[in-house]
Amino acid sequence: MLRAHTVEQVRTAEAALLARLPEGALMQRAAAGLAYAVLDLLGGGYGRRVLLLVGSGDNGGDALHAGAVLARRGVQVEAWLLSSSAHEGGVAALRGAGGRIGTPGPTGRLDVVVDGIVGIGGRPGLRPDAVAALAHVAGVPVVAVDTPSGVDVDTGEISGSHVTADLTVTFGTHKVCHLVDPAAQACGALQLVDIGLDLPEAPVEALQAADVAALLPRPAADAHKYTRGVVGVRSGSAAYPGAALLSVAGAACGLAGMVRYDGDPAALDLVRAAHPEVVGPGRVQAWVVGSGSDDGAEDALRAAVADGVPIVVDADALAFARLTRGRPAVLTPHAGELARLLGVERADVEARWLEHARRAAREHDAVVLLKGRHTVVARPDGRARVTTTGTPWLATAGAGDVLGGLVGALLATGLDPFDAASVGSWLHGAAATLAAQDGPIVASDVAAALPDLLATLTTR
Ligand SMILES: NC(=O)C1=CN([C@@H]2O[C@H](COP(=O)(O)OP(=O)(O)OC[C@H]3O[C@@H](n4cnc5c(N)ncnc54)[C@H](O)[C@@H]3O)[C@@H](O)[C@H]2O)[C@@H](O)CC1
Ligand SMILES: [K+]
Repeated sequence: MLRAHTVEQVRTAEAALLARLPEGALMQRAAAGLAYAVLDLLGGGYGRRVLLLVGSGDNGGDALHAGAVLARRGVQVEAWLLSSSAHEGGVAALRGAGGRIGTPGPTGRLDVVVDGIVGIGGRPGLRPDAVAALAHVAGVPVVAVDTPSGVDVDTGEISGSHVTADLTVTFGTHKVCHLVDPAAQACGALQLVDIGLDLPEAPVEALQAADVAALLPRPAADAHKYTRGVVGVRSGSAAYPGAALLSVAGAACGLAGMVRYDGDPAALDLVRAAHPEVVGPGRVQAWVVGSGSDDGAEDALRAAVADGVPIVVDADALAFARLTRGRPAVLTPHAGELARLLGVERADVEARWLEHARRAAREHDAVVLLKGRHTVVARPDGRARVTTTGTPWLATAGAGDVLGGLVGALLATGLDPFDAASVGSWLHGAAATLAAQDGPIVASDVAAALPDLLATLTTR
């Protein structure tokens, strides 16, 4: 599991560790990890040229101490001190190792810029001197120290100018901005350096393949189709039969023991032609409702609620999400649908994904899966998981229908709504990547890739 903690949690853990370690030891650990990450990126030390952008705090101190390590490996290191003060020990260490302090201006060839302007102590946005310095080094690969300077570390919001990194080397644990968009997009690749922090439960996590494999339901030796769980699909309509097909394609990924379709008769014929194993109405352990339901969404949701089983509330059914309040449910809006649900602008949701997903989960007393590049799954108590699998090719019509069906299948097998939503979202992104192989895909390709993906995970 990849875990992300708040600045306050990191500060508390850091204070406890600082009290036990000799002065400067923690920064030395961070700086050494940073320096080796930069050396890896450079592919060596001797003759390479690295520029450090240094702010007034310990983030700049990390950069300076790492610069000293690099200079001792033969790297030509220059530092631009962007504030009136800079970490004294770091400046002395860099000078002592043969690095130099320079003045912002045009540069010759540079291999890497190290962003040590601000880290977890920074306020969002960059000062004009930092913006001007960055303009001098445009196009050079950037390694951010702990966080790309300028982003809001605890929310992932971007409200002013900021650094866009190719690699972010962070310490002790991930921070929220590493996972949550739009800041996550400014981080580039992520590398975590263990500095020995002892941290509490993380408020934000990202499942990894091993976590998904551990959570995936597997049939018991004596399983039959009913014990494995039955998922029911109430989506599609005469006007939108394709939604029924795609929801069923997601639901029929093989995780649940059986899929029932209970919707428009015209759509049922199509569903049966494409999925002969799908059966008609009857008892289920979870419902998927709303995609392409047209004006039947409210009745379909009421009927599902009356069954008392967990429900995936998608698309047209989201307008009636109040009906599932306090029941086991996963709401699956995209940003526009979440904006309507909360009565805010879509741009507000896209500026602060985590805040809005959490608010919707709290207000609707349900798990909310907010679909985006980095999907956020939030529980009513605020705990959240971010999905980091996927490909831009997944932004295609009908992909959400497949996801709804898949999450429904996971609910039917008995996973709780938070696990079902986050595992389903992870699988959906990974299946898309598998199907796309860097080329275009359609939604049914994602569903078709699920069995192969599941096979690699269940045999781990
Ligand atoms: N907390 C930890 O566990 C550890 C922290 N370390 C480093 O220490 C950093 C935190 O250091 P600090 O608390 O000194 O804070 P920072 O270095 O992140 O920034 C605070 C300083 O920047 C100034 N500042 C704030 N916003 C600014 C802005 N937008 N533009 C320019 N200047 C701004 C403040 O006046 C303050 O002097 C971490 O990000 C990490 O790099 C590591 O050395 C090791 C361990
Ligand atoms: K930084």
